[in-house]
Amino acid sequence: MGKSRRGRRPLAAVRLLIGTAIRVDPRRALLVLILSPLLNVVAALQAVGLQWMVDGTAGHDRTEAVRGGLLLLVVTVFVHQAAAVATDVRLVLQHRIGLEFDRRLMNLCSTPAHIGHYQDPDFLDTAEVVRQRRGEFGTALAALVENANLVARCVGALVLLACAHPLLALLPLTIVPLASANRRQARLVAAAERDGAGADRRRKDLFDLATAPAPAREVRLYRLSGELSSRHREAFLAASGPREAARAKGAVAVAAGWLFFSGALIGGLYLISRAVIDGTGSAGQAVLVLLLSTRLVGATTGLGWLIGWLRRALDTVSQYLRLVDHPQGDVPDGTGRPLPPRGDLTLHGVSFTYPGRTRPALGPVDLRLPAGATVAVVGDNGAGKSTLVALLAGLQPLGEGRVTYGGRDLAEVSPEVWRAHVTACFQDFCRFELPVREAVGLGHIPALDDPRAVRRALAASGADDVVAGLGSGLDTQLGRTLPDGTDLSAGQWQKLALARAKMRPAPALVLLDEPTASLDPDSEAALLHHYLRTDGAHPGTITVIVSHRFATVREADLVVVLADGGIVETGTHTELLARAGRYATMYGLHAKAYAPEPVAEPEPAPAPVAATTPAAPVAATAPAAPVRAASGAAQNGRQVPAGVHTEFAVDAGEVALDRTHGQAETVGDGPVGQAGGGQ
Ligand SMILES: Nc1ncnc2c1ncn2[C@@H]1O[C@H](COP(=O)(O)OP(=O)(O)OP(=O)(O)O)[C@@H](O)[C@H]1O
Repeated sequence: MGKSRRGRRPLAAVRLLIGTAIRVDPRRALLVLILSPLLNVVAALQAVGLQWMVDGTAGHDRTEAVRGGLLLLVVTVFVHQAAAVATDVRLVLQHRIGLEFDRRLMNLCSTPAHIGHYQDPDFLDTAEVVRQRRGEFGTALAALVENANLVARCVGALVLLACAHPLLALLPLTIVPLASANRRQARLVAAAERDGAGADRRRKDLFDLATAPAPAREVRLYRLSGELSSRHREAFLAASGPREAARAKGAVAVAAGWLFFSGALIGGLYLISRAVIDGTGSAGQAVLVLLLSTRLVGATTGLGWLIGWLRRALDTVSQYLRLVDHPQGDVPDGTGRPLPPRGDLTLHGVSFTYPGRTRPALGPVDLRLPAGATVAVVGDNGAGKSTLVALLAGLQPLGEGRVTYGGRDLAEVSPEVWRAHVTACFQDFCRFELPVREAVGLGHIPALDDPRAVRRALAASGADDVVAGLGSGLDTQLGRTLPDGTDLSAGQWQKLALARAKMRPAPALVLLDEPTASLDPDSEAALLHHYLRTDGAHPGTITVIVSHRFATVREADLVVVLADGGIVETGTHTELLARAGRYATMYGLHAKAYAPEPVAEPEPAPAPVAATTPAAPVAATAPAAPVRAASGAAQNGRQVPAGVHTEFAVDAGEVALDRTHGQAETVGDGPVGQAGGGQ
């Protein structure tokens, strides 16, 4: 990811940082970038003022002494005041830069046409580093300025020391080995941090698991607290061990750098002392050298930290540039002919392989979803259903093949343009912690503030009962983490997600991935009624439902059966049952699970002691009938006990018929179990 940038990355980071500062606040940026280093050059004049004062005093030259005193005073006051202003200005600028990078990061993650980058571990690791360090973008400018100040201080000292003694001009240069040792150490640490990003991500996930409300129940139930703690510690050590080792590895060179600089400093002081003793130098010069040397030592003491800070800041910006460089693939620009108002959606030899995988998760598949059809997609876990949904939504780039809508190749249409015609309720839908109206209205931003549109969507998805139970109706704030927030049940959240998917008017494609997973049977039935059957307003809309619940599936116009990423069967529910293939097997197993328990024949009622009319023969010859008549529902002439999902109680019988090729003439209570048993 972005390896070509590696060589010029620090420079690119500096350019980006300065460019961003100038873009967000040009006046402040120029003030900070120019004023601060300038002040550090000017500050060196304090030493000159002191030199004049000392020489004036020693030589009984009042004018020189006063001149020196005035210079010292003016420079000191100016430098202090201007430095305070520069710091205030810089703080404001830092905030603005931080905000700007936040905005760019949000865009970078949320605006790419596809979501493939979230499956790339390299992207995820880099994004994690950037997320963790995102507060450093603003202070990166401060790091840059402080390092520039250091250079300015050294340049000022170099000029003045050269005036005192030519050889002393070399003194500031003796910092160079120390600076480069510090730089190397910071580079080693940054590399170790990058290598440990995966472990850091794991540590953060484990921390979230132990502290977030959602996993709290399982954490307690399975007594995971200790396990999570020890894994958290392991992840910490895995990340911090190499970091510490890198720091230690760089420390030897840093110590050698210090030794060299200290030796040079002592040599410099010896030179000027000898000049004073020889009478070739003045006492004022000795004071000047002493003062500048002290400053250099002060600057050098913070050198490691300053360079480390700059290095890290630039590395953070470079990581951001790696994210920017992450390949997005070729995406059409969205210009060209508009999409037809309705049409078939057709997959031609489409396949998709996740990054790092060798086998395609889907395909190659050929499939035609007719305009206006309701299509159910079924298959075992991992069969490729959600992958198909993501491809249909244009969220993943196709590996191979093409998808056409109304004959138009979607490769010529930007994913954003296509997605404007798509609406969806995903398996892992969002729980937007917002007022209900917005949590639903987000499904179609132009209607966000239109309560009528929101109410229509709620009614159309059978979710109006959720709002009816909330104190402030549409204005109810959702979210358990907010002080005035109301939490919902999983099913209620799902209903709102379904309502959100109803906001967009006249979509070309509706994608529902496990839309009823959290719903009770009544709500599921209502959803089907509202969502599928009353969709007449948009006759061209294709609705794709991924579901493991066959009561949902059987309603579809077309059923697509996926297995191991391939389509193994397509047809209507009835056709597929008749084919007695994979679908019929799955359906039969499902029906068996929902089948009513065989009803035990009741014991003949003991004859009442006082009875004069014998009732026993009726009970003995037809024991079950009265029980079912009282508690069950009649369907197709068959009796189903109350509380049993009638669809499956009946259809298990259908399967029994299909699988035995009509041999079973009657499908009463017994064959339901037999149908499953025959699979
Ligand atoms: N982000 C990913 N990276 C790598 N492989 C993935 C990723 N997501 C899914 N897969 C793999 O792709 C295959 C299809 O997954 P998919 O989620 O489409 O299945 P599914 O039919 O929707 O399953 P389920 O019924 O469990 O939701 C699986 O083998 C899965 O392991």
